[in-house]
Amino acid sequence: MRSPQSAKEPTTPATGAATGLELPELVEPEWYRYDRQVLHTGWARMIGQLPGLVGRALALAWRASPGNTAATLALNLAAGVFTAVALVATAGVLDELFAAGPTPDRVYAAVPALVLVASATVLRGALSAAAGWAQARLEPHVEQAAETRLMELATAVQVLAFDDNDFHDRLFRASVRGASETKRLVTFTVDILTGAIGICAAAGVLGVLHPVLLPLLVLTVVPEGWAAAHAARMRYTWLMAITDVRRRRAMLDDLMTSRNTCAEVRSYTMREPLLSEFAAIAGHERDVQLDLARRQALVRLFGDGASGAATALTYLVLGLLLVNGVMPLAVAGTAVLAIRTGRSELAVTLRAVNSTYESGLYFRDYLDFCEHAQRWLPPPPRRPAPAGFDRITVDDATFTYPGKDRPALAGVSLHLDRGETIALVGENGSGKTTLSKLLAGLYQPERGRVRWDGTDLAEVDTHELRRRIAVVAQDHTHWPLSARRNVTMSSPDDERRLGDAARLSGADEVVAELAYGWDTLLDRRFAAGQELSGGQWQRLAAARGFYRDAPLLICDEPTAALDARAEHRLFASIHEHARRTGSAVVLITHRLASVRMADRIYVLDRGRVVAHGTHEQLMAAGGLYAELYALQASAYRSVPDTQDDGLRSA
Ligand SMILES: Nc1ncnc2c1ncn2[C@@H]1O[C@H](COP(=O)(O)OP(=O)(O)OP(=O)(O)O)[C@@H](O)[C@H]1O
Repeated sequence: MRSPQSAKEPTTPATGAATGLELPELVEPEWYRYDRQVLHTGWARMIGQLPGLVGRALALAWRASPGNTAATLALNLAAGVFTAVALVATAGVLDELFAAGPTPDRVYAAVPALVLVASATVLRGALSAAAGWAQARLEPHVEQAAETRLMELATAVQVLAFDDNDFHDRLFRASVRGASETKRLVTFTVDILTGAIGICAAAGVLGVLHPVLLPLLVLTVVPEGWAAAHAARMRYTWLMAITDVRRRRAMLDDLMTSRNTCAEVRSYTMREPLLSEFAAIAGHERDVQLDLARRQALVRLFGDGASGAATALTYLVLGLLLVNGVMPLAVAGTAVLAIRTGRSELAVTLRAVNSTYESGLYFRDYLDFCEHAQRWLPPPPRRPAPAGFDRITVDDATFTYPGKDRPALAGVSLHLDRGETIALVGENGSGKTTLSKLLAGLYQPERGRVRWDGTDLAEVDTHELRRRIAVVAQDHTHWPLSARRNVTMSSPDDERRLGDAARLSGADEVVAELAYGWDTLLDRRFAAGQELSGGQWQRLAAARGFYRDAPLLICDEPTAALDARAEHRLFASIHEHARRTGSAVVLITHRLASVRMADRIYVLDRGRVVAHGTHEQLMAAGGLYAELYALQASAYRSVPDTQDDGLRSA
């Protein structure tokens, strides 16, 4: 188990000894990197990076909500000014109270200054409350702006970006904490600014009262600030050490409470070992927390002691100044107030600096992702997408996935005419799905071209193009939407088309069984939601393809989960759909009996088209296709042969 090292931090308990559930070392999560960085970064470096971070956070806040940003800053500034006014007025009150003369006269003389103190205090309170309100209004704006930007980019980048590990990693980091940290960063930034205004107010007042008081303020706050920061860092280290234990516990939680595992937990009597393991880990976490509480108490004791000693020293110096007549009593009284104000503002500021630095690391991830994602955006289109085609041509296309040495497709050429059905066949990993994604405009070949008549798809508006292509994907999505929306998707509702698509795909039988028909929500997380079987989902996915009514329909393994009757019906429907609508169909399947009807069959092997022709031509040629077909056919023939033998012997 890895965790940020400190000599006394707790380790993960030796798990699995009694239960046999030996959980190996966990993969180090991304955020550990930053947590460790925070722990080992000195104050000087943190403060050095502050201006840049504060500037970027304020720029983001300004873009998200200029009104609330301006209000937050202005109201905090005004509250700081009234803090200074109250302090100066207090000096006036004390001045009058400690002046010579009868007590009633001195009190009367102090009244105007007292009124000023009271007014400044009320105003400062009101302004602080208003500033808090403006800040509370600003935070959701910032959070929304950051998250919306992230989603906009994640949905706009090319599909290929999701095959790139580096992009994935950046997106993960930005979405897990990056976007949410922006709100916290803005809050901490405002805390720093507010604290700085408070410190300036206290320091200004002290400077005016007596020049020796400024160093006294520093003397008072430095030990306390150091102690506060040290205590916070200790807490942080210990929380990090517990994090690993918590992750293990969360894994066990999930195993014991998830719907996916509930059957096997019972079938394989895993309850006892899981509970024992849970008890061991939870017990360790409890002990660590108790130890943390004890150490925190010690640190606080030390912090409070250091603060008390520093304050005592300050008062001693103040006393000496008084005794020696260097400072009048009234000034000393005000100085005590100003020192207290300055000290609490400084403690807040130090904590905010620490938190700003930490949030800033995640915020930088967010900014990095936003910048990096720009490289994955599709290039601006040079022409509109064609409405249809007479012929689709793939010319010598080569395509390599990011990070791969070998191309998934190498020099592939084919053509497909309007109203035709072609089939792509080949063994696992031969490149069929990749080729279908090139045809769907989801990937661009790195060499070669895909054209609709004379138009190169690399130049067209891909968003527009995709409206003209229907894809029944191998790994189709189970959308947490109604059955209707699972078929119509982003197209407008059309009952006639929905009925046709459902009939062709067999989805009509699925919907007939649903409690609310087409309006049934297909996700058990909703109160009235229902779940479908794999084959039922596949029928809906096929209906989705038919409903789109596009000139090109791509079906990638559309029957893998279907029963024999539904499979037969779907293949017949695909041909009927092509005949009726004039759409071109690209069919990918391992069920070779179903591709006999195709106008042309392309056989792929390791990213190359090794043969093409009709079923009869390919069988006559005797290559890979004939071999695979014969293998499948023999599997079907063996049963009747045996039965025949049995009948014969009887
Ligand atoms: N997202 C990806 N990133 C990297 N390599 C990939 C990715 N998807 C597929 N590949 C690789 O590209 C090659 C072609 O894969 P593809 O999915 O196109 O094959 P296929 O013929 O559709 O296979 P199957 O019949 O198993 O569905 C394989 O070597 C595969 O490992």
